[in-house]
Amino acid sequence: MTNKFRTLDDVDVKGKRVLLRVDLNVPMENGRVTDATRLERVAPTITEIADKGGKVILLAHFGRPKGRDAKDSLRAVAEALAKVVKKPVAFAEDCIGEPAAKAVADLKDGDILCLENTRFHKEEEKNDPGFVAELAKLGDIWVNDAFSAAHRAHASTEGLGHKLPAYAGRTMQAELDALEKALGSPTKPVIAIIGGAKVSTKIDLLENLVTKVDALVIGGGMANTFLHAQGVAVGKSLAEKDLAPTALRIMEKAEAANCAIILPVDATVAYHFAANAPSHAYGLDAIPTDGMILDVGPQSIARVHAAIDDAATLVWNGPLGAFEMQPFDRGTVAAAKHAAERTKAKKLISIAGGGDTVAALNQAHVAGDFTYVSTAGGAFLEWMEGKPLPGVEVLRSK
Ligand SMILES: Nc1ncnc2c1ncn2[C@@H]1O[C@H](COP(=O)(O)OP(=O)(O)OP(=O)(O)O)[C@@H](O)[C@H]1O
Ligand SMILES: O=C(O)[C@H](O)COP(=O)(O)O
Repeated sequence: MTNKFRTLDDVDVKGKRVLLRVDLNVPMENGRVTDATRLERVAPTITEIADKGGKVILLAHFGRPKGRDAKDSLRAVAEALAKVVKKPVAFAEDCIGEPAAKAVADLKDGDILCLENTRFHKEEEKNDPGFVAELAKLGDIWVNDAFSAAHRAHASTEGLGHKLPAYAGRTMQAELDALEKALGSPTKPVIAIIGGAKVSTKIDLLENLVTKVDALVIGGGMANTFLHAQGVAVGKSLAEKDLAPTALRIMEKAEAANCAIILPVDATVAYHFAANAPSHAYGLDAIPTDGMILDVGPQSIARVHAAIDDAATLVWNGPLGAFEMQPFDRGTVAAAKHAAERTKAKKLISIAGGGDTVAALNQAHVAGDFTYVSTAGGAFLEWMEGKPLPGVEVLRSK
């Protein structure tokens, strides 16, 4: 896929109001950013535009808010971003209307402003033309540096590309170039590790993914859904039980495509969703009805290691357990360290991506040992499937 689109090399941003779409959807705990990878990755684009005299107006979503809860505000993230870019970052209480217009009007060349969470307006995810028009009033050009949200055809990730002159940011360019290089024609056997909690938005991707990889290791809440589909009593574990038919269909498709599905064979179960909650490893036939599977068990870890040993290329999105809470990080950390060792031994090309997946690799202190770490999760998987990403397609030279 040629990445022919306009970049910052094709525009003089001096004096221009630059609507810069970035992904600031970062892991947070008690109002603090716990992994700043996504901020660090977009910092060069922000700094470049500011240093060239552009007025940087940041657009971003955060979480999946139902209303305007303070926990979903970008204010704390903007403060963290200021530390990363080592420049002041102003903040506007809304991304459209008077608060945004006034904050933009106050900007001088080289200033940086972060607008409030675009998803506080339901029109964002609807890619509502009126909302796009309101956003477009605030800028002269649109730069998309949010590869990790490029699979979303939303107002700020795609709609603006039809209203304003559109350019790719440096992170967008780097992600596409790196993924093309590593996975354009991957060395086989290729295995994927898919975990995490976003079962409903990711499970459909697996249907295609199983036709692209030789083995699919499934962990996290995703695995609980597949285990339930196979009749395993998963107790109070995170699972999308209504997606059991989808899971069974994916397993059938995998068999037809000669893709081995590697599910957990044991589990670490706790009774409370909390760090250091008492836990125990159980076989799948003995999961306590009032227990929650929070990590894969020791036998499953060994199977993941074996799958990694059989692979030449690994792609990974989604942790194998609730890694933020020890000891439920064991499966994820063990797999990450094993993949890192194989990569350092030049026996594996390892690509990982996703907001929490990157955080997990950093928690295991191995992110730097992987061949490439993408900021994207869902977008990375959809890119892998060869699906056109709306936020990328809109950048292609018209
Ligand atoms: N067994 C489990 N039970 C409950 N939560 C789990 C379990 N396994 C993983 N998780 C949770 O999954 C979350 C991460 O899933 P997610 O799919 O968002 O990954 P990601 O890397 O952030 O991908 P993306 O960038 O696409 O969001 C973590 O918060 C982790 O606690
Ligand atoms: O974390 C991500 O994968 C991106 O920020 C997209 O978030 P979403 O899955 O809530 O659209």
